[in-house]
Amino acid sequence: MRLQAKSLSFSHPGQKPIHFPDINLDAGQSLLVLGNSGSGKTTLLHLLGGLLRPKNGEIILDGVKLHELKGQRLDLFRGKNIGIVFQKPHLLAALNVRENLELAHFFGKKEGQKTIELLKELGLSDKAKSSVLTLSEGEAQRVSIARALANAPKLILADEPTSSLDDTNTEKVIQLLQNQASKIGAALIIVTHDQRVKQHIPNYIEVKAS
Ligand SMILES: Nc1ncnc2c1ncn2[C@@H]1O[C@H](COP(=O)(O)OP(=O)(O)OP(=O)(O)O)[C@@H](O)[C@H]1O
Repeated sequence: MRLQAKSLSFSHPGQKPIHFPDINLDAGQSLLVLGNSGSGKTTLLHLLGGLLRPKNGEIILDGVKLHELKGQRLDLFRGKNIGIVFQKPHLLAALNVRENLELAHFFGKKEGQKTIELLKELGLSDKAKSSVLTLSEGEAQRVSIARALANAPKLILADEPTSSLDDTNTEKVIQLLQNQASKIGAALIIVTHDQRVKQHIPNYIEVKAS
C-alpha cells in the first residue's frame, strides 16, 4: 500500500487557492499535517479522504486514482479503504456503540475487524450496548476512532484527534492509532495543532496559506 499526493491544490468558493506539499507514504508509516489555523489542514484531509475533489493534482492510493472516482464507486472505495476520524465524533444517536461500528461494515461491504475485539482494544468493552448519548467526550472520541478502524482501512486520516484530551489520553490515543495502523498495515495521517503529538510522530508536512 502506498499513498501518493502530487501537486495538489484546491479553492474554496471565493477563496484563494491552497497549494499542498506532496505526500509519499507507505503502509505502516505515519505523517503529521501541521500548519496555522485556517491554512488548509482539514481541507487536505478531506481531499485525501475523497470528500473534496482537488482543483489540480492527483491522489493515488494503492494504485487507484482517487481524484478520478465519482459517485458510488468513490463511496465504496472510501468505505473499504479509508478510515476518517473527524474533529467531532459524529456518532448516530439512534444507534448504540456497537451498532455505530457495524454501520462501517455495512457501508464498506466488508467484514473488517471484529467489533467486540476492537472495542476491547480501545478499552470500551463495557460500552458496547450503551447509547452514544451517555458517553464522555473522551469515550465518544475513542468510539469514533474505533469506527474509523472497523473496516481495517489502508489509510487512516485523523483530524485533531487529541484536541480535547489531557496528556495521558493524548498519549494513549496516538499510541492506539499507531498500534492499529501497524496491526492492519495502514498508513496514518494526523492533522494537529497539538505540540504534544510531535513528540510521538517526527515525520511531518506543513500546510501554508498562499
Ligand atoms: N466550505 C468553505 N467555504 C469557503 N471557505 C472555506 C470552507 N471551508 C474552509 N474554508 C476556508 O479555507 C481555509 C482553510 O480551511 P481549513 O479548515 O482547511 O483550515 P485548517 O488549517 O484546518 O484550520 P483550523 O486549524 O483552524 O481547523 C480557511 O481560510 C477557511 O476559512
